[in-house]
Amino acid sequence: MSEVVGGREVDVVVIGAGPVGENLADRAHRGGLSVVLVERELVGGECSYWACMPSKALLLPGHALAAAHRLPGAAQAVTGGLDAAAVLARRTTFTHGWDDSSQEEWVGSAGLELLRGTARLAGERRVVVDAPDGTTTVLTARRAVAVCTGSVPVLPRLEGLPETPHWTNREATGAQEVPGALVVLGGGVVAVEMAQAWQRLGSRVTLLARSGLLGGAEPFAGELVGAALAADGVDVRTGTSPERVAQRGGQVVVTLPGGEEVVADRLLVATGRRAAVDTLALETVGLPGDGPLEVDDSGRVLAVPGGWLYAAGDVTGRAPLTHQGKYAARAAGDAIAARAAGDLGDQVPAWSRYAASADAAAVPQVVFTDPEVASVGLTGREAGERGLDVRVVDVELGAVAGASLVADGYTGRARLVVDETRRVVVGATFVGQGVAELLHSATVAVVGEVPLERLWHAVPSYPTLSEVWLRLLEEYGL
Ligand SMILES: Cc1cc2nc3c(=O)[nH]c(=O)nc-3n(C[C@H](O)[C@H](O)[C@H](O)COP(=O)(O)OP(=O)(O)OC[C@H]3O[C@@H](n4cnc5c(N)ncnc54)[C@H](O)[C@@H]3O)c2cc1C
Ligand SMILES: NC(=O)c1ccc[n+]([C@@H]2O[C@H](COP(=O)([O-])OP(=O)(O)OC[C@H]3O[C@@H](n4cnc5c(N)ncnc54)[C@H](O)[C@@H]3O)[C@@H](O)[C@H]2O)c1
Repeated sequence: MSEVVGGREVDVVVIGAGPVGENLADRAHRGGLSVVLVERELVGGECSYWACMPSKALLLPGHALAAAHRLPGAAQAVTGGLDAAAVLARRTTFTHGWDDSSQEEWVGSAGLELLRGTARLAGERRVVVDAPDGTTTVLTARRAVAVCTGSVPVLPRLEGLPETPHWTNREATGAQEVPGALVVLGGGVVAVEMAQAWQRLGSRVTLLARSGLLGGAEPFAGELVGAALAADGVDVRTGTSPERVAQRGGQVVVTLPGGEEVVADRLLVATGRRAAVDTLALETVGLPGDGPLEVDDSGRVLAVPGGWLYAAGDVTGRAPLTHQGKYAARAAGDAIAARAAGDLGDQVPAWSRYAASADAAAVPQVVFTDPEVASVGLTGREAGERGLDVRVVDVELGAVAGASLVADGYTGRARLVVDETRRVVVGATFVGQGVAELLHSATVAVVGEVPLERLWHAVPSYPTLSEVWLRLLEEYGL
């Protein structure tokens, strides 16, 4: 590649206008810096158009219907099934019809300059942007370049897959009609959420997971979600890896070990994601081309000298969730501005506004299946692996008065992971209907390192689901 010289100067160049890039750019600008934000597709990123928002829009009507069926009195009033066309239409309103003009307006109103095109690095502080109209812009960043390019799906090595039409998260969240039959490959978050969404919308779904479901979570989470999927009618096959896939007469044929064939209209491949770095020309700044970009807690890319290259969000591989990426973006944007003003040195104090310290201790996540899985911090196994003196406390959620009011036959479980040496909560998992909104209480307890004896005085209201906190602390022995 020929050497790129010169270029228009700006304080900060942010590559990628997903939720993370937008937040980082905004914070740096609020700190007094001029910012150019570069985007090659839609401003708002994967989350707004093909991930968080449309997937939840597809799931929640089914959950509302199931919740009504669990509530005698309301159940009798519900006589029909989901209106799939209405669900898909509402999903499309959440993606603004895959039109980013409202987000573009926000970028302008926030005082940021938007440059449409594909950005690549061209040596220290230099970014080249190739626009769709064939023009090229060269930018030189006085203070920092921040890479916020997100992630792309990983496709497994599977015979026949490259030649067989398949969905990734984009088609799974953007489809305009309900497939008659759908095979989902994978057992992670995308797989379980999309399997349930499409089954409840009328598809016959088969889920093929090579091990269990939701591998990173407490084991009971995957077990309860698997049971719920099966109760919905999903054919859940764990411990199964297909031998090959093929297209036959407009359908997809998945061949399992032993020769059994699963035939479907669509195949969704949901086998994980990797850092989106392919077009970034990372080698021009001395980095390997395959990512992820490893950063310190202020977002500085560790392997690049001079401290000018930052990264945040999925591309760093730290905590691939919108809220956690935005948190890292706030820290990095503030750190860039503070360093430009001479107010911050190389080291960032842990738990200061310039450090994404929670990434290592308290990442909250909700899996929006029915039942929901809401977790934060360490699982029991992870706490043990870190050498903590662990005690795990479990409670059945159905025994909590608030839960029994929400649904007849409420099924769910809660777990606290306690560090016995410090007598603080280092992890929590709730599985059940409506537990997502419980999660922030646990996040506050973990981040605040609230001693159990003090947590005892946080009295949950009666009769709410939050009373599970009281049951957990009683079970612990308080
Ligand atoms: C199906 C699904 C559901 C999900 N649901 C949730 C959820 O409910 N909650 C949650 O917290 N997380 C969820 N996630 C994860 C979430 O979508 C990501 O963590 C989040 O989008 C990461 O934000 P980001 O800004 O880092 O990356 P992205 O959102 O991927 O944005 C990156 C942007 O960079 C642009 N870009 C890339 N390369 C270049 C380049 N060279 N030049 C210019 N622009 C470039 C891309 O076009 C994109 O717009 C979900 C993910 C999936 C797949
Ligand atoms: N509600 C949410 O917060 C939410 C929703 C969806 C996605 N996300 C995030 O998006 C990211 C991507 O999700 P995902 O579900 O694609 O990834 P994941 O890492 O959660 O799950 C990947 C799954 O694919 C399986 N797998 C991997 N390679 C395979 C192979 N070769 N053959 C068969 N199976 C294979 C794994 O065993 C695992 O079950 C995750 O980090 C997730 O946290 C979050």
